[in-house]
Amino acid sequence: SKWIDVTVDKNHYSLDHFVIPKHYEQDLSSILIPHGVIMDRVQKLARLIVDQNDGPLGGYQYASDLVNCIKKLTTASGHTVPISMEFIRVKSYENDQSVGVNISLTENELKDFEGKNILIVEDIIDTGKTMVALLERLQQYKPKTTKVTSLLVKKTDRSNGYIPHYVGFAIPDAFVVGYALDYNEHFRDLDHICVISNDCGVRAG
Ligand SMILES: Oc1ncnc2c1N=NC2
Ligand SMILES: [Mg+2]
Repeated sequence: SKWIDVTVDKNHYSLDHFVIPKHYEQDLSSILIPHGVIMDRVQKLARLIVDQNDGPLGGYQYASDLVNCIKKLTTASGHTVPISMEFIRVKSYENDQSVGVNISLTENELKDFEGKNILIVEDIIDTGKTMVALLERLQQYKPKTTKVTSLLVKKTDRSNGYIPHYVGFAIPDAFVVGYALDYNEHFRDLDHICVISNDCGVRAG
């Protein structure tokens, strides 16, 4: 299938089997996806993206690892893929009429998307609400193509059903941290994607 399906019972590794920063040991219950597996999957996603896009191509850990892989690859016709990156912050807001997004780009930067091939790189898709609102907003600027890749997609009934073009792993509806996924800015320096332990006071999902 198009992504690696991860379930807690099938895919969790004991914390004893990998290196975990000491200061996080009490906060984690298991490792869901070890860093090495993430990196190998990112390499495959880069290969798929390069094979399926001929033009130039934007979560910072996944984004930077993905771009580093893409830079090493050439297309079937032997060309490298020129890439310019914009790190954007997107906040979705909801009022009674619609869901909108605030994008941390100026109008001029957005106008620059016209005629371009856009690749949106996300670390995790949860409800899909923000991504759908962002895609609608970006259409106003007439990009040539808009594709989305997300390292993780959560299997949750809160989802609006949105599925990106390139997905790394489909994960259970649990709160995960690591590989730049944070909980209140913690865990950004954790390489593996882990399930947070219950006594860490996080509501699941
Ligand atoms: O599991 C998660 N972990 C970190 N950040 C987010 C998550 N789901 N939506 C945002
Ligand atoms: Mg994100």
